[in-house]
Amino acid sequence: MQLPMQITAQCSRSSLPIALYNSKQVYAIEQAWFAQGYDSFGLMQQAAWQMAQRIILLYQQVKTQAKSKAKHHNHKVSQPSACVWVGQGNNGGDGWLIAHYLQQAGWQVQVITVGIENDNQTNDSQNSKSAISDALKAQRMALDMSCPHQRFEDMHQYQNKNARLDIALQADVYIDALFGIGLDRAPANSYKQAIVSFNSAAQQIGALVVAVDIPSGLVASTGQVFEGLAIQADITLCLIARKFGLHTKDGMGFSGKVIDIPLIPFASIEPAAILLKDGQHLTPRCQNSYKGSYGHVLVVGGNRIDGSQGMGGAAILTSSSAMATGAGKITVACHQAFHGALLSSLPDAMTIDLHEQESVEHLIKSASVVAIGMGLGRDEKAKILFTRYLKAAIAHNKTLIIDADGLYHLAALQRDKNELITQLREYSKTHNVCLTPHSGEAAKLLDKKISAIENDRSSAIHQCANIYGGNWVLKGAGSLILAQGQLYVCGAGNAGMATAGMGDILSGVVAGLLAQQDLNDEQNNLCQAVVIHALAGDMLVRQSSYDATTYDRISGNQLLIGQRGLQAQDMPAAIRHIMQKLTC
Ligand SMILES: NC(=O)C1=CN([C@@H]2O[C@H](COP(=O)(O)OP(=O)(O)OC[C@H]3O[C@@H](n4cnc5c(N)ncnc54)[C@H](OP(=O)(O)O)[C@@H]3O)[C@@H](O)[C@H]2O)[C@H](O)CC1
Ligand SMILES: [K+]
Repeated sequence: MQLPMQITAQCSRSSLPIALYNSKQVYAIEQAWFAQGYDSFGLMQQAAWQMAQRIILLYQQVKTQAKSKAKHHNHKVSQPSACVWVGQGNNGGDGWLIAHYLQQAGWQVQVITVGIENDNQTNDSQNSKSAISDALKAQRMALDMSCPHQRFEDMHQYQNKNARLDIALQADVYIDALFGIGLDRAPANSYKQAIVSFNSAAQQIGALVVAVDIPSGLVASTGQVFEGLAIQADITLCLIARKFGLHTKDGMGFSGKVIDIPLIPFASIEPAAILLKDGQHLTPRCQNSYKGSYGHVLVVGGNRIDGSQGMGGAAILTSSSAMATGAGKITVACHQAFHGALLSSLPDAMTIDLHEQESVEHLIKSASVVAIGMGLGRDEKAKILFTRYLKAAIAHNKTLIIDADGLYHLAALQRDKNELITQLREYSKTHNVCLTPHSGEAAKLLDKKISAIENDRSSAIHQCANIYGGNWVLKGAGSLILAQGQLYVCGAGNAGMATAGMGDILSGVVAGLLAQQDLNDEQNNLCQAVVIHALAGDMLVRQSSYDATTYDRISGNQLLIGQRGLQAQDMPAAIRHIMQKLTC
């Protein structure tokens, strides 16, 4: 459903970082609260009451917008209606109470239960389980007020998966209270079918979909969705603390707009991660400065393996974005075959033959930042170059960015138990080393399957840092950044950026930013680089508060760029724009 502006505005980007928590931490926050003598059912009532009030308000906003769009107003005041789907846990308990409070507020409600026995059996079998006793209390409270309900398992739709929607499921608002933070595996049995039916029914009737705490099917601690199956929410009312899983991997695709319902104060629990949504302000340049004031980036990549077309584009993209970020000087050590192409697309760059090993080593000595690996190649010759240049960068105390084929060689060195990995790990304790894999590269670095990385990205990035040292970006939806031991999630970026060359652009932004020593530590770090890159991508598809008009490079005509067809080569102009906006 298209949400009205009032709703999107109240959820819009705030520049303050937001702390993110996993399920274990949220349970610990709850337990600490109960240990102070507060009642758990009391908390559930607070949660449900606040959510019911919020749902009433949100529905009014949606309705007001729909009315203002309609040509002929229908002045008939109808009772709003909600269809609340509840599971057997405490998330379901929240759902029962929301239904109860909405009913008390004059709404027409209907509860669909999933995985819950009929009333008598529920009482008998669930009385003994203390973990769900709040849910049972909530259910009783709603049933005592004759809240209409039916079992999903008894519905015609469940028995005949292809049957059309039962008209009884018509409602203005669909509320998802099937699973909360307790989901840790693929939804089983009737839950699976219930999620499918919920989504198709809500979409068919155009209901506003509100998820309680987290869309059911999404794992709060990882952002994982099993078999692509989760509630597709318009709005998620996030209880107590913001969940990590709402912002990485599948989280953003299923959660819609996230609204916090904080409920209880807490301070002493370290968050799992920090959500970054905006860049840090950049200090304007000093008038009396020259190119040497802003660093010298050496890009080592863009090789041509015998018999292939080569990978010159990677080095060109990295150097273009390093330049757009504001590095004072760029030299590209790439295969000679690409020097012409590089100079015609980036005349500001200097070039050197990648295979002139002594000359490249000499340049490493004078550069301020070395970015290595983009299109470097994976053959034996490339491995020799990588090892030699990495050693030189370490010997000359350089800030290092390692990406793409460089990561491939690191993985191979680790497999061979090469001493260079230990050296790198030690070096990264005192120098800035940034490594920027996507899931496939992380899988190689950890010698695991890609699915194992994807199922728990937070643990994968920590493992990478443990083995290789350094600061890391695990690229993907909601990119993770691990810098100085703190985990961050990038809250900007979009699916249009899932195209070839975007990683090369990111490496260039990191290199270009870290080279600028006039900026302070808050301004030129890995997090800032990832956010600038993401904001530039958002700006191009008009998804950010940094929107700008984009023009065709050749004709100068105004362009409307969307996610589909966004290219890495569009990024440098947008990066320049973001750099300028952050400096204002
Ligand atoms: N007073 C409070 O404690 C408050 C709780 N709040 C809400 O509670 C949920 C967390 O509740 P919890 O009961 O811990 O978890 P869930 O409701 O998410 O669901 C757990 C039940 O679901 C079963 N389960 C888990 N995964 C599956 C699956 N894939 N298929 C089928 N069934 C599954 C699980 O069964 P087990 O077999 O694992 O025991 C549980 O029965 C939180 O999200 C809030 O909404 C509020 O914060 C207010 C205060
Ligand atoms: K839910």
